[in-house]
Amino acid sequence: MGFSAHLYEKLQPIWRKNITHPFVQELGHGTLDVEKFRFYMIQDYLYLIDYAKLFALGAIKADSVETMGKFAALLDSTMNEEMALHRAYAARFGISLEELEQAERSPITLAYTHYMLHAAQNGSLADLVAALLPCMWSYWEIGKELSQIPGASEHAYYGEWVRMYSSEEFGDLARWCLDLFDQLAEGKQQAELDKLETIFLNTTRYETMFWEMAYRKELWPA
Ligand SMILES: Cc1ncc(CO)c(N)n1
Repeated sequence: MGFSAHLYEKLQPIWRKNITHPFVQELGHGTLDVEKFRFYMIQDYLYLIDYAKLFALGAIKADSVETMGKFAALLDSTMNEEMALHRAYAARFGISLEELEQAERSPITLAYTHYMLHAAQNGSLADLVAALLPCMWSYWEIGKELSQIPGASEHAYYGEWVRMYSSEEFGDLARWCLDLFDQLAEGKQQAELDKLETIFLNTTRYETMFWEMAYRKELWPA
C-alpha cells in the first residue's frame, strides 16, 4: 500500500468531514444558499492565488525536468482554468476582477494558505506535496461523488463547479500528485513520515474549516 492510501484509511473519519459537510452536500443537491456560494467563491479565489504559488515552489524544488514541467502545468491550469471558473462566477455575481483581487482574506483563508506556504518554503519537496495533496485529492473526490447525484452536473448554477472538479483533466492532475507523493515517501525514515502525516492531517482539517467558514460567511470579528 502506498503512503497516500495508508493516510487515507487512517484519517477516514477526519477526511469524510469534507464530503459530508453541509456546504458540499447542499451544493451537490442544488439547495445551497447563493450568498454562501458567493462568499466561498471570493475567498476561494484569494486562496487559489496563494495555492498556485505552491506549484511554482514545486518547480523550484523539483528534482527532475519532468517533475518541473508538471508543476509548471499545474500552475498554468490553476491560474488559467480553475481560476477562470471563479472569474466567470464573479462576472455572474457582478463582481469585477479588481473587487475580487482586492477582497479581504478571512482568518481561515489566511491561516490555511500561510500554513501551506510555510510548509512548502521551509520543508522538502515531500512536505510541499503533503500540504497540497488534500486540496487536490478531496476536491477530486467531492467532484466525483457530487457528479453521481442526479442533476448535479447539469444544475444551472452549481453544475459548472461540479463538472470542473469531476473532470478527467482535474483527475489526471490529482492522480499525478498522488503518485509523486507515494514515490517521495518511499524509503523515508519514520520521523519524516510522521512529519508528512502531520502536514497532510492539518491541511485535511483546514479543508473542513474552509467549508465551515464559507457556510457561516465568517470574516474577522471586527
Ligand atoms: C480550499 C480549496 N481547496 C482545494 C481546492 C482545489 O484546487 C480549492 N479550489 N479550494
